Amino acid sequence: MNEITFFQRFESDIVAGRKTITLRDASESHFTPGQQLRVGRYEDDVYFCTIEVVSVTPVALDELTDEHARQENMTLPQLKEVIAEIYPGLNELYAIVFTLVSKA
Ligand SMILES: CC(=O)Nc1cc[nH]c(=O)n1
Repeated sequence: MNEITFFQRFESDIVAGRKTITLRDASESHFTPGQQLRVGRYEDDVYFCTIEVVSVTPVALDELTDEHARQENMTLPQLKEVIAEIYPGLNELYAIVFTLVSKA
């Protein structure tokens, strides 16, 4: 069973190591550093890799920086647009930094 999902459009960046962070709402803030997570695609829940959580840090939408965007393999305006689409109206986010452990 997968423990976290990502939209399919992010899969190639994650398995290539270009995306090393995910911004989530409070419902996914319970992960802990060192925890290894099976990762599936949101659309079909097909497993595609395992990641290890490095850190989970609260961050407000208006505190996001170019460094967060770099870790998402996006520009800061792109990142803010993506987050506003996924979590409309939400300001309180959690930055989950991760490393790639293995691919499917
Ligand atoms: C499925 C899902 O919520 N995926 C997300 C959400 C925020 N960031 C991200 O990389 N992926």
